Parts: sequence; C-alpha cells; structure tokens
Amino acid sequence: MAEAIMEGVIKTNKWQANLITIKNRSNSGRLKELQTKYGVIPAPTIKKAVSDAEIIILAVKPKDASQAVKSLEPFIQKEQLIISVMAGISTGTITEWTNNENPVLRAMPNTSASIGYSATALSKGISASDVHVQKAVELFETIGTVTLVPEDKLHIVTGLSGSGPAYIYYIAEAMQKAAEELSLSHEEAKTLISQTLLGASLMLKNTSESPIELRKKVTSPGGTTEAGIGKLDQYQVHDAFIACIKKAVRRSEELGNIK
Ligand SMILES: NC(=O)C1=CN([C@@H]2O[C@H](COP(=O)(O)OP(=O)(O)OC[C@H]3O[C@@H](n4cnc5c(N)ncnc54)[C@H](O)[C@@H]3O)[C@@H](O)[C@H]2O)C=CC1
Ligand SMILES: O=C(O)[C@@H]1CCC=N1
Repeated sequence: MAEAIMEGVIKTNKWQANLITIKNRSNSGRLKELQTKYGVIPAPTIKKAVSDAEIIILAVKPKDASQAVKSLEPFIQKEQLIISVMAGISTGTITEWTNNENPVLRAMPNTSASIGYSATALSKGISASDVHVQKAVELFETIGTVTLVPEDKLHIVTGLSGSGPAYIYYIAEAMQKAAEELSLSHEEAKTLISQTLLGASLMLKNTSESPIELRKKVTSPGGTTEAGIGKLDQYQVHDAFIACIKKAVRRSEELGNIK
C-alpha cells in the first residue's frame, strides 16, 4: 500500500520524490528497488526515517503494528503528523503506543492510489486539528477522492472500499476465465473486460441512476443478461457479496483488537 501511495503521489508532480523517505523492516534490496524506480530516499535506520519528517505514514501490517510503532517512539518530535493506513488500529491505540500527544489521523485508501484513483476515507484522532485534516486531505487528494468519516465508520470503509478492488478483480478473474474457456484470446478478453468495468464504473459515478436502474437497462426481457443473472441468483451471488463485505468489516474490527 505504501508503494501505491508513493507512486500515485509522485506521478502528480505535486510532491518531490526526494522528499519522501522510506523504511521497511529489513529488506534493503527492496528499498533500493523503490529508490531506483521512484527516486525516493531509503533510510538506513528508523531514526533517520522519522527525523525531520513533516508527516509520518504508518503502513505496516496490523500484526506488526505494535512493534513497529513503538520503535518510532524515541524519535518522534512534537508537531509531526502521524497518518496510519493500517486496517483496524485506532488512533487511540497509536497514541498509546507512541506515548505522546502528536496529532494522529487514519486514512483508508486502496491500491488504485498508484494510478490516482484511490477512494480514500479519512478520520481524525482527538489530538488532530482541522489544519492536520486539511494537510491529509491535500495529500490523499493527489491520489484520488477523499471522504471524511467518523473513526468508528472506518471498519466499514475498510471492508467496502479498502478491500473493494480485490472484489472487482475477483469478478474480472472469473470473466477472464469464462471468456478464455469459450475461446476468446487473453488479450481480446482483457480489453473487453477492462473497458466494460471502466464504463460501468463511470456510469455509476457520472449518472444519477442507481445500480438497479442501470442494471435494468442492460437486461432485455427474455435476453442474455436475464439468463446470466438468473444463474447468479441461483448461486446467491448478491447475498454472497453482502456477506463478504460484512465479514471483511468484522475482520477489520478484530484487527483493531490486536495489542
Ligand atoms: N494492500 C491494500 O490494499 C491496503 C492495505 N492497507 C493497510 O496497509 C498496511 C500494509 O499492508 P500491505 O501494504 O498490504 O502490506 P505489505 O506486507 O506489503 O507491507 C508492509 C511493510 O511493512 C514493513 N514492516 C513490517 N514491520 C516493520 C517494522 N517493524 N518497521 C518498519 N517496517 C516494517 C514490511 O517490511 C513491509 O514492507 C496494512 O496495515 C493494511 O491494513 C490499507 C488499505 C489498502
Ligand atoms: O486485506 C487487508 O487487510 C487490507 C486492508 C484493506 C485492503 N487490504
């Protein structure tokens, strides 16, 4: 996710790559690779990664969060803004781990950030002001849309739009498999599927019609779509998607209980 954010941000030319310092747990080869690819600066130590940063972005897995965030604690300076993209972990927990009063915000972007199309939700912790929110909005607007939500809604966002691209890729995988089994070439299928998903997405975004209305327009009585959707209904795909999102939301809540 950190790479998707940096890629998206750098592509806009609004943020200079050499002002972005990166650090991972131990893979210096990976840091070098990112430096070559984007021009960002690898930090040899956590201290170097954190010193002088205006904004510290936390993007480790929730299971590594406690150890990673606590390791920053000795080096964090007053006024540094902390933004976490980690699923589940609350601003209150981050404040506990960093043992200070720094402003903390949470963002839930998605991997479409890398091409400037993230749907990001932002929430602020109690020590963050509107000025900090504005700074975070400016940052995340370079990589897509920003929706401000109260922090208790972030679990929902995580299961919906944080994980969301994967649900769409899951559908795309099935469409690709069916097309190739039915003898379209890989490239033919890819072009048709990606443009179909893009067009449907733009219809949802740019028209005032609801998903149901848009679906009805495709579905001629007695036609192919009706036949196809009948099969989806037979497999209860609609209910399966609702269950999928609710399960992902619950998982985000569970991840938030990691200490
Ligand atoms: N992948 C996605 O689509 C999204 C992920 N997120 C959140 O972003 C976070 C990262 O997820 P991914 O990028 O998928 O994971 P990832 O495994 O690709 O990246 C995690 C990085 O954290 C580093 N790391 C682990 N412990 C560390 C430590 N102690 N000090 C410094 N670096 C350390 C690892 O070296 C690795 O580079 C997670 O909390 C996830 O919930 C949020 C939105 C979307
Ligand atoms: O799967 C995950 O836990 C992360 C959070 C949202 C998307 N990926």
